Parts: sequence; C-alpha cells; structure tokens
Amino acid sequence: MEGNNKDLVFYYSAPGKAIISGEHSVVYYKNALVMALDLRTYCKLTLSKKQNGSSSDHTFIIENNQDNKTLIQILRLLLEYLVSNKEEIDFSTLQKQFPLVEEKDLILSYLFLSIFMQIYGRDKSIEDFINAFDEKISKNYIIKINLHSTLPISKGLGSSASYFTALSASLTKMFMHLLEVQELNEGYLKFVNQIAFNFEKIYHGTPSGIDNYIATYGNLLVFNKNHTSSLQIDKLPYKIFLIDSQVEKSTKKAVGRVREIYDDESLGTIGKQTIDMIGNVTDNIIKVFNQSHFDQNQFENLIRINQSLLRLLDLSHSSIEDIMSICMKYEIAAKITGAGQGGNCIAFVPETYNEAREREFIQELDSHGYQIIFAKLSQQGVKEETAV
Ligand SMILES: Nc1ncnc2c1ncn2[C@@H]1O[C@H](COP(=O)(O)OP(=O)(O)O)[C@@H](O)[C@H]1O
Ligand SMILES: C[C@@](O)(CCOP(=O)(O)O)CC(=O)O
Repeated sequence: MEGNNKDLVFYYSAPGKAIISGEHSVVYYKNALVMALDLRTYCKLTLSKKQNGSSSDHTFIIENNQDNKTLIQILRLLLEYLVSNKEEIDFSTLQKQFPLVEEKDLILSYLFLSIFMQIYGRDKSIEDFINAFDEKISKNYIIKINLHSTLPISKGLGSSASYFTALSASLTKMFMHLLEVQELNEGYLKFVNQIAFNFEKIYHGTPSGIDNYIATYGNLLVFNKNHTSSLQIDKLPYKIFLIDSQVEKSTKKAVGRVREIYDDESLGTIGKQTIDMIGNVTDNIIKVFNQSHFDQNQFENLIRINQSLLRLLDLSHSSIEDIMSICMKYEIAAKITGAGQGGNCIAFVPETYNEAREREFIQELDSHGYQIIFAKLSQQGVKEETAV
C-alpha cells in the first residue's frame, strides 16, 4: 500500500496460465499440469478522500487508458438486495433483479460487495452493513480502478481468472484497510482464490478451479479438484511458444461439448475412456518431470498423444489442425492449451533446437497469419506491485 498526495494505492497483479496437460480431464477430477505465465493482469485501486460537499455519485470509477467511465450507482441497491437475501444467490437470478445493468458492471459491483460483506462479517444486520458501507466507503472515498493486462483475453490463457484474482487481491487489501481487519481467518491467499473461483463460475458454469488457483499461487503445479502440489523445476528444457489460432473460443461451450460426449450413451464409454486416457497421459508427464533425468522424447510423445485425445473430444478446429501440421513438419511437439475449439496452442521448442530452423518455423506460422507469444514460467502468483 503506497500513495501520493494522501491517496492510498492498492496495486496487485496475477498471472495467466498455460495448461501443459490435463485440460478438460481436470473437470472430471483428474490431475492437470499447469504453469503460470509471465503475462499478467494488473489492478490498481486508488482510494482518494472525498472533498467536503462532493456528491456520493462518484464512489467507484473505472479508469481505462483512454476511456473514463463512472460505474452506475447500483452498489447501494445491490447491497440492500444481497444482505436481505440469506441464501446463496446465483448470478442469473441477480441479473433478473437488475435488468438494466450491463453484465460487466453487475459482475464488478457484485465482486466489490461480496468482498466487502465477507470481510465485514456475515453475522451483521442489514443496517450495520448499509451504515458501514456509507460511513467507511461511499461518504468518504472515491475508489478508482485501473486495470490493464499483458495477457490476450479469451484465448485459453486464463485471462478471466487472472483478472478476478488481481481485482480480488486489491479489493481485499483495500477493505481490510478500510474495515481495520488485520487478518482473515482462512488467510489472504486462500480468501482471494475462493473469491476468484466464485466469479469464474459466473463465466464458466462449472470451472475446475485450475485457472484461479494458478493465478493465486503461481509456479508449476499439479492441480486436482481435491488436492494440489507444486513441482520444483528451475527451468523447462523448452522454449514455450503460444500460438494463437485466431479463432474465438468459448470455455463454456467447449466444456459443454465434452460433457455431451462424456454422457452420450450411444457412444458407449468412449467419452469416459478418453478422459481417463488424458488423465493417464498427464500422470505420465508428471512422472517425466519428477524423474532425475528429463526424458524429452517421452515428454514429446505424451504431448502428441494428448493432442490426439483432445481432438477426439471435438476440441480441434481447422486452424488448430493447420498449426499442428506446421508443428509436425518441424518436429515440434504441440497441443491445444485451455478449452480448445480455438484460442491458443502450446508448442515446446527444445532449448537445443536449430536456430535457423526455428526462424523458419516462426516465419511459416507467421505467413499463415498465426501470432506467437514467447512465454516463460512465472514463479509468482498474485503479487503486490509498486505504485509509480
Ligand atoms: N483485463 C480484463 N479486463 C476486463 N475483463 C477481462 C479482462 N480479462 C478477462 N476479462 C473477462 O474475462 C473474459 C474472458 O474469459 P475466458 O473466455 O475464460 O478467457 P480465457 O480463455 O483467457 O480464460 C472476457 O470476456 C472478460 O469479460
Ligand atoms: C477446459 C478447462 O479445463 C480449462 C479452460 O481454460 P480456459 O478458460 O480456456 O483458459 C476448464 C476448467 O478446468 O475449468
């Protein structure tokens, strides 16, 4: 927390991710191997004291680089609605209550108030909540939110989780400060991870939780819906190329398609077996990482098998197939990363790969119109940034 001119700044960032193996099967309680990327979403909250006599209309301002927009004043109405409803509210019910509010504004307000209410304490009365909200926040402060990201959005690299995690991290610290809460029962990171997970559900329906987990904790992790562990590896023996298929994808749709195949009795157990095999491939990849000698050949075979299995689940696309055939031509192991049907592919270019051939590979992808991001593993999950 730093500030100029008496403003207080709460500035946090969270990374995106690339799934090395185990997308989709992770939804079915299999292990997944996931790495945090050095591409992040940054959320800077600036808390300024209101001048005497200023109206309370500008409690909440979202600053984008060019575009300044005041969030509509639904916060109080939303707060009244939330505190008067004791059951868990699903987002579609909430949307019906506030039909005139744009989805993204409603999500942001809901996130803001969810964190406020949890930190203030669920056992308080409606009046307590409203008074605390007015006294500690809306009467006294203007909160500016500045968000920016180095992560491509909606491309299978976990932008939504990185966004929710960075935002939750900053808002949590801000409310802890405003409500004079020193510590959270479950601990700060666990709290942030849980909030980000709840908001991922709004976008994705039934997310496994992998994206928010890696955004919170960073590093290279074996993630399972029931447990997680980190893998200690200083450096991958590969350069990571993230290749954008330029095709829009929807995680909800892709996860739904896999569910259809999984549940389709006319297909027998093909769906289930494919998910089991992806789980198996992932466990074998994890073994490769745990061995004292990293067996590149075995790793690359497993990545190719993984891609074939994802294809079986209808997660490919003609552009993805095109990328795969270029990778095959250059003998580079690659697969979809994230939900598939579009978005990004991950290609593993060995550190020892011939440089001239690597340039040709890049040129060929480029000539087909595919953009590449060269990404690195990030050890760090959510972290405080220095305000300038
Ligand atoms: N920096 C950001 N600012 C605002 N919204 C964001 C940002 N990053 C992600 N989002 C939200 O997340 C959605 C993308 O979610 P999703 O399709 O799951 O992406 P990804 O594949 O990157 O995880 C966007 O449509 C947007 O609503
Ligand atoms: C397909 C899935 O395994 C990963 C989705 O990743 P993304 O939303 O494409 O970044 C879904 C999940 O784990 O929730």
